[in-house]
This record gives sequence, C-alpha cells and structure tokens, in this order.
Amino acid sequence: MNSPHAPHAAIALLAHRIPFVSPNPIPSPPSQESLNPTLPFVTVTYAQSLDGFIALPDRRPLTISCSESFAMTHVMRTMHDAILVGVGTVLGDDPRLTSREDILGVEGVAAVKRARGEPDGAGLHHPRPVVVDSTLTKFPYQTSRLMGHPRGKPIVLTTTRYSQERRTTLESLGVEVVVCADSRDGADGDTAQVDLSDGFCKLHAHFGIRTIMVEGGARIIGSLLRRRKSSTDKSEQLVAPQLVVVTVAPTFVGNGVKVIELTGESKVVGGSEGLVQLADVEYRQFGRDMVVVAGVKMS
Ligand SMILES: NC(=O)C1=CN([C@@H]2O[C@H](COP(=O)(O)OP(=O)(O)OC[C@H]3O[C@@H](n4cnc5c(N)ncnc54)[C@H](O)[C@@H]3O)[C@@H](O)[C@H]2O)C=CC1
Ligand SMILES: Nc1nc(O)c(N)c(N[C@@H]2O[C@H](COP(=O)(O)O)[C@@H](O)[C@H]2O)n1
Repeated sequence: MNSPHAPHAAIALLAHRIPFVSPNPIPSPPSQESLNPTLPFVTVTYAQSLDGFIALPDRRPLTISCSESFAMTHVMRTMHDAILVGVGTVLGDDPRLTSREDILGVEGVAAVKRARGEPDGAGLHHPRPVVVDSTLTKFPYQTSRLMGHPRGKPIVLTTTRYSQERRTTLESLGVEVVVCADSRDGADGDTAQVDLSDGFCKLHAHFGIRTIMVEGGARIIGSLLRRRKSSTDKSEQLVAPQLVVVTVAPTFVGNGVKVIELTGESKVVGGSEGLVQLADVEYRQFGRDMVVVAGVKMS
C-alpha cells in the first residue's frame, strides 16, 4: 500500500466503527454503546513491536509505526472529539496530539474533510487534548507542547487529592481542571488514581465530548484493558473501551514497556482472565504494519 492511499484505507476501515465522524448524525450507528447519552464512545489505540513493546526501557519513546500506519493514527485523531493521554506520556514524549496535514498529505486531508462532511476550505479537525494527572503536580505546564494546542489549552482530569496551588496556577493559564472520583484500580497500587469512567462521563457532561481516543501510555491503556468496576457506577462495562485499534510493527525490541504488565495476584491467574475480551476483529495491512481493529465484548 502506498502512503497516499493510507488515509483512504483508514477512513474505509474506521468510519463505520467510530460514531460522530461527521458533524451530522451518521445514518446507522455501529453499536448500541454509541447511543449511550452520558458515556462517550472510547477508542483505545497504541502501536507495539512484534514482541509486544510500546516503549524502550526507562519509558523512553520508540518510533514503531511506519508512515502508512501513522497516517491511519492521524485519520483516527480527526475522527474523535478528544484525545487522552496519561501524564507519563506527556513527561516522556512531550506529544503534540494534533491531526497533521504533513502526515495525511493533501489528498488525505481532503478525504478526511469529505468524510466529516466539511467543506474543502475548512481547517483540519484536531481533537481536544485531555491529560490524566492524579495530583496535578506532574503535568509540565511550563514546557509541554500541549499548552500551544490549536484546540485550546488541555483539560486535565485529576483526583480529590489534587494540589490546590497547582490547580490555581493551571486555571490561571486557561487549563480546565476536572476533579474525578478516586479509583484504586490504576497502576499505582494503593495510591488513588483517576476513575476513568467518571472522567469520561464528566468530559461528556461538561464539554460535550462524544468520542475519545485514548492514545497512551502504558498505565492508562493497561487500566482500560482490565475489567474494572467503576466506583460511581457498579457496572463493569462502564470502564471498558468500545473500540481497540492496535498497530503491530514487524520489529523486535527485546525489552521495554508493555501495555499489560501482570503483577501479584493477576500474574498467578495469567491467561486473559481479568482482561477485556475482543469481538468483531478485523485486520488490515498499512505499509509494513498490521493494524488490528476490534470491539470489546460487554458481557
Ligand atoms: N507506542 C505507543 O503507541 C505509545 C507509547 N507510549 C509510551 O508509554 C510510556 C508512558 O506510559 P506510562 O509511563 O505508563 O504513563 P501514562 O501516560 O499511562 O500515565 C500514567 C500516569 O497517569 C496516572 N493515572 C491516573 N489515573 C490513572 C488510572 N486510572 N490508570 C492509570 N494511570 C493513571 C498514573 O498515576 C501515572 O502517573 C512512554 O514510554 C511512552 O513513550 C505512550 C503512548 C503511545
Ligand atoms: N501510532 C503511534 N506509533 C508510534 O510508533 C508511536 N511512538 C506513537 N506514539 C504516540 O504518539 C504521541 C506523539 O504524538 P505527536 O506526534 O507528538 O502528536 C506519543 O505521545 C504517543 O502517544 N504512536
């Protein structure tokens, strides 16, 4: 597959699986979840090596995707209202989290605008950036490229143990701080983390965000791929994403960071127990990479 065709192939693969790709209502929503009035549609996506790594040891960033699968990722960014990462990713990668014309190409940009039902002259859609930071103390607001994002300052989801001093500073700079319910299901053991399902509901309720692309990092994705009960709503399904899109590149890394690191009790259980189960799986080649697209079983 040549690079100029990748955005078209990505639109064909994803447009029927992600709701609200167009500002107009799409005729046939792909699933009942997209009709949920309070919970946004959540896509989890990442790129990994053939041996399962998403970053180098010490959480150093790694370029895994080829140009075609990168184009697929940027098409996905244009299809979501918001893009969410954990503060570990902001610290490690300093991401821009924009939809990029240089990666999509002229034809790709035009195709995306057509798919969104927007005129040629319209600017390319960028998802609103959202960062998860349990205390507000880690988000590097003085240096982060997200502070110059074209959709405005990021929204930061935090817990009740946030720093008031930091909140005042961030809000004075235009950052929107959203205090969410605490969860102990995250990656840091006994330390309260952000209850992501509560965060998702608040993004919908406070900002009208209907679709969220979760792009990283390891701990946030790991939390979402575990079957968790929300502290605000006892339904287990609330925490699960509706769509999982994984780029698998034909490279070996040998050592580094994985999205699911089983520890303690879960390591003894092993297998896929305790993890979300996939359904409606599709596979597509983008350049040299394979992209796996799947829904999540809700039972
Ligand atoms: N290959 C890929 O597609 C991607 C790779 N990455 C890599 O991932 C690494 C960063 O991942 P991490 O260090 O794990 O950071 P992360 O980006 O997952 O953020 C984790 C932080 O969020 C906080 N947090 C709050 N609520 C949480 C919850 N409910 N669940 C989990 N964490 C919660 C944690 O306390 C922690 O401080 C970097 O090495 C980056 O390069 C990041 C994005 C995509
Ligand atoms: N799809 C994909 N492939 C890779 O090889 C990657 N390393 C990533 N990383 C993600 O992209 C973010 C950087 O985004 P910007 O280009 O700065 O907008 C990074 O933080 C990861 O989330 N993704």
